[in-house]
Amino acid sequence: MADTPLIGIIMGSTSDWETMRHAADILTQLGVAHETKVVSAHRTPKRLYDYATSAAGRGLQVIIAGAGGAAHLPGMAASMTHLPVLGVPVESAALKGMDSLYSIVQMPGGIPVGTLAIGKAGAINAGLLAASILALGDLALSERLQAWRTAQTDGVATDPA
Ligand SMILES: Nc1c(C(=O)O)ncn1[C@@H]1O[C@H](COP(=O)(O)O)[C@@H](O)[C@H]1O
Repeated sequence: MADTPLIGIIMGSTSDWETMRHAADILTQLGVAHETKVVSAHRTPKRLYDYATSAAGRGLQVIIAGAGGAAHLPGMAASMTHLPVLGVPVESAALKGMDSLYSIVQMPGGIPVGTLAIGKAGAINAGLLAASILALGDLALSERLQAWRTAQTDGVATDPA
């Protein structure tokens, strides 16, 4: 996307992309400039430090962070930026994402991470929530978001089959 990114989507591994692409898809649908990066608190700590400490200065307004297993990425990102951080627990093979969820949601008071549902639904909702945060100060985006929600409502069938 050519515009300066307003939302950063980071994830612990390329293996998380299958989940996190749904956040990116939503933002693309809503016309919100965003970037996607692989950043790991465990495997690339300096990359995370550089990313989180430079995020606000680069113009990002919200960070979406997805990780699985011992998912320290969202919390560590939140510890190094005042931007809102939305955490997506990626579904792990061993524990079905319960490990990811507990790792992300139980932050100590003072460093919030807005934690979404495990997996695809969480990624979709992270994208929508990030857009709605931006829409507080962007009327055109607010109207696109409301249109998206109306279209979703209109697309719900009345009959099950
Ligand atoms: N939870 C984290 C962090 C982190 O929190 O920094 N870095 C990688 N990971 C996670 O490890 C899982 C397996 O990664 P691989 O598939 O690369 O082995 C991924 O879900 C990733 O988010």
